[in-house]
Amino acid sequence: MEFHLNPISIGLLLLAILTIWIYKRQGRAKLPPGPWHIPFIGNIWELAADPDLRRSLRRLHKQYGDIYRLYMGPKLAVVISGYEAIKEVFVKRGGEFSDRPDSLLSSLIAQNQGIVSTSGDVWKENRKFTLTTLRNFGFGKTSLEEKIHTEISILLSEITKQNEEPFRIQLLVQTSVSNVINAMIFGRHFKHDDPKFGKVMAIFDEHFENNGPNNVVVFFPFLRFLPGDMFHVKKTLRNVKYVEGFIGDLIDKHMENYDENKMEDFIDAFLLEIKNHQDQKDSTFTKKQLSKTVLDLFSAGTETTATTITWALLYLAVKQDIQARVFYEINEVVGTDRLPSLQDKRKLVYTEAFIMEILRACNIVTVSLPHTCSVDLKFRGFDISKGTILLPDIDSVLFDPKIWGDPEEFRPERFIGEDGTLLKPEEFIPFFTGRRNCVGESLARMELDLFIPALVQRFEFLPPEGITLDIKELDGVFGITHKPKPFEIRAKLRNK
Ligand code: HEM
Repeated sequence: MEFHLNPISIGLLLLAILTIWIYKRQGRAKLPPGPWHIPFIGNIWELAADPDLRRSLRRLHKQYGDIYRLYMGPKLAVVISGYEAIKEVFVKRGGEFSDRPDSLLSSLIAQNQGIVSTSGDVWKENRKFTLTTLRNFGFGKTSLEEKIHTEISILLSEITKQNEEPFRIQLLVQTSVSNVINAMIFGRHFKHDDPKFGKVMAIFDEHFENNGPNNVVVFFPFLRFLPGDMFHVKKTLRNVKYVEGFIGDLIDKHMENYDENKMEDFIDAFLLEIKNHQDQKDSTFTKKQLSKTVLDLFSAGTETTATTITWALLYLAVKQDIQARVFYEINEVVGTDRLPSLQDKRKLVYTEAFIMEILRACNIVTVSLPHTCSVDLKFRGFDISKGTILLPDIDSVLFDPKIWGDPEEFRPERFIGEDGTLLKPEEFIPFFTGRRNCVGESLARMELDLFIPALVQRFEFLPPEGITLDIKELDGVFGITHKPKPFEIRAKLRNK
């Protein structure tokens, strides 16, 4: 048989050599256990085949234990499950496991800028600056309460306009929640009917839905060159361009009106930092970094908390007994003449327990954002080579029967101790843990503690007449966040 050296045979030969090299390399390394995989295809079907990501994770965890490997296309990923393993890797050895892996979307969208997708000094410097600056503008402080109350009042009147008819509450909540972080970054509020802002909100929705850990294009970047846009990459890039244009206009306006003696928001503070570092050749404080950081805060600060509140309203509409108990407590502690405040939080034990149970049961970040290590490491006797993708399985902690007893049950009481006070189990990690934990946790908690009681105080949430809302049926959009499918509810004014 003649063997011609054409591009196809050269390609096949290289593929064979690479396969043998990979297997030999793996033969020497002690990898965690995991399912059988096809070279270059990997175990892609293990996470992508089932629309319910949790089911796949639970099956694999049961079969392979707390640490197992999966090949995401040609890339090796190690899933870390269970509280003890997560604590060991991301808290005790957080210094070694806090980088972000390279991925198609992070290189196309973030371009090694911002907070969410960066590693090393760029990430450290930017995260520290962001946390300090946002704290100065009210993060986690009661001074922010007033701004949140303003947004809540607008949301309450927008809901009242629905005249107790069935409506989709998601967009209204998203706009109001977004306006809280907008006040801190842009120093301004956007109207509910602002078309440009509405488009940004729709883009966030689409982006968070399309780009979760089970989007196969992340592992097979060449797929984006296929005709059409099956994997939404072109759409994602168009969307990012639109949002960056929106942010860019706002940054330009800040630059036009810049006054060093009047630091009013995050953009002003970042512009000052750019000025202070202008003589430093390799400074990470650049206009591009500002734009990407704002994109991270604006998108993460909108979508996550809005999704959590949307889940809460769905559960309240379905579980009327729980809603009645939450309302009873709010009525007892706050009454109806003023909005619930952070001062009330201590006394609103059942309401707080309800919010914690929403964060646990709805677990909007099923698998935390991927981490990696920048050098070869060993963990529990396994070799974790530089660049391996580490996937923290938050679901395995928030649904661990050894911790919660009956994790499948929606039961706010699990967070209330025998003495009637709120319990704060260390395994409660919806915002993750360690050095890379959520930057916005204190803001998100303030928003949940103020928005949810205010909504229940004013309205009784009900399913549309003649319709049964089924949580199991509505559960199941797994992207970057875990969302309910679109649904309608009615909001009935309590005191007319
Ligand atoms: C209920 C609401 C929220 C939940 C459940 C949540 C959850 C999370 C989780 C699980 C991570 C990944 C941590 C990791 O990489 O290991 C994260 C990261 C992050 N979150 Fe949140 N988040 C919420 C709200 C917010 C808000 C309001 C902001 C806005 C400031 C925000 C900004 C960020 C940022 C910037 C990161 C990246 C941190 C880093 O890479 O260093 N999040 N969040």
